[in-house]
Amino acid sequence: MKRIIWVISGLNRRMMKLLFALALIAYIACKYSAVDLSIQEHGEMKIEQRIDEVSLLSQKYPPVKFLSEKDRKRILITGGAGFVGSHLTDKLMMDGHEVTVVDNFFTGRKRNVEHWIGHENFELINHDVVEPLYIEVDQIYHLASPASPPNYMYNPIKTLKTNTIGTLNMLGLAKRVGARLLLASTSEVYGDPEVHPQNEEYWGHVNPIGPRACYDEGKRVAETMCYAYMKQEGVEVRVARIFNTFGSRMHMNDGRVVSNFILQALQGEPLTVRVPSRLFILCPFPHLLGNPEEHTILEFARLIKSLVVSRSQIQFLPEAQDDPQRRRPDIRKAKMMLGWEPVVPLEEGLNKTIQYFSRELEHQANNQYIPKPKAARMKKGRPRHN
Ligand SMILES: O=c1ccn([C@@H]2O[C@H](COP(=O)(O)OP(=O)(O)O[C@H]3OC[C@@H](O)[C@H](O)[C@H]3O)[C@@H](O)[C@H]2O)c(=O)[nH]1
Repeated sequence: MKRIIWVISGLNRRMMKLLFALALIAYIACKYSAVDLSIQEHGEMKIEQRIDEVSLLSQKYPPVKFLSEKDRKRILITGGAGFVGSHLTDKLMMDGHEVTVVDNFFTGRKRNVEHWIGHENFELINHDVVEPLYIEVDQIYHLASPASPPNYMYNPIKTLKTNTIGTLNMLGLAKRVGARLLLASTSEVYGDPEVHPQNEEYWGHVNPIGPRACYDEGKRVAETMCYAYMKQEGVEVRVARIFNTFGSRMHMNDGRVVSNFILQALQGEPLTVRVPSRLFILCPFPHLLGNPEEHTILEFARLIKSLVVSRSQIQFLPEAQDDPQRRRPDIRKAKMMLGWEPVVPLEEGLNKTIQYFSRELEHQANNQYIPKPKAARMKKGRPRHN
């Protein structure tokens, strides 16, 4: 009997152990399936949340016109995240086109086009035009290149490559897909002009080995390439020579005269005046584009100082090498053939730019964003021309 009791209690002990083990397994299984479930639920919630966010965001896009399939163009803007390029992006997006922005973000910034990110007509590609690009488009606006003297002189070889190889790549693309290409050229193709004002027929006066040559000659070759592709390959091209430009989305450290003066005036630093004359325009487009109103740099410094109501002093600096003495576009042809002329009065343009820079400084003070141009990669203390 004792033996039987022992066997039963032995069995019971084993059974107990077995039951305990099963209970433990069941508990763990339950727990994990609960965890799985909560991960799944959480995931679903996240997706829903994201859809909500996206639909919320989509209400925030600037209004876009509806274009029929026939009228809607697929447009590539190289340098589309830059100061001029991002305004062009806005215009073409709002007109209802499909816009692909290509930028290597050397001087361009994502934040200039961030209000379009996620829109079905918009695409942003981090790409350097020095490398070939294979996409299907109807039109190309080729703006990619650093444009301010300190930026393009920072890495002259890279500036040359961008304007020569980059332009060749874009013309090759235009030829392959049958797209029309507009080149954003510059008043700098005139160098230090001997003709004043400058018109489309003037060939310029450029020092081919001076510090500005990488940009001036780079753009001159780019123009030559455009017309060679037009004559030899039948590519439809347009060239716009843009004069000194300013406006919102210009980089605070751009280094051009207007951004320098506004920043200096806002920060109470001396306004650094270097040469006697020059003129300006706010956000332009085709042909010889600039404001035919001419002002000396000193007049400009005084005007900005008064608009900012700044106590900054004016400081005279020695002239920079090969700095063009005078520039003024003769816009008669642009007006006649394109109906184009500047529409934003100088003071209004300056006031808008001052407001933009004031906001940028506030952002900087709040540490929300520290604006600095992204430097090219350095190799032994020197910029690399990758
Ligand atoms: O702090 C400064 C900066 C510039 N300047 C002077 O202001 C004049 C304008 O110089 P910017 O640096 O603004 O630029 P530039 O006019 O030489 O070239 C610009 O205009 C034509 C565009 O197509 C080019 O992309 C752009 O480089 C120059 O004479 C320059 O010496 C100053 O007096 N003080």
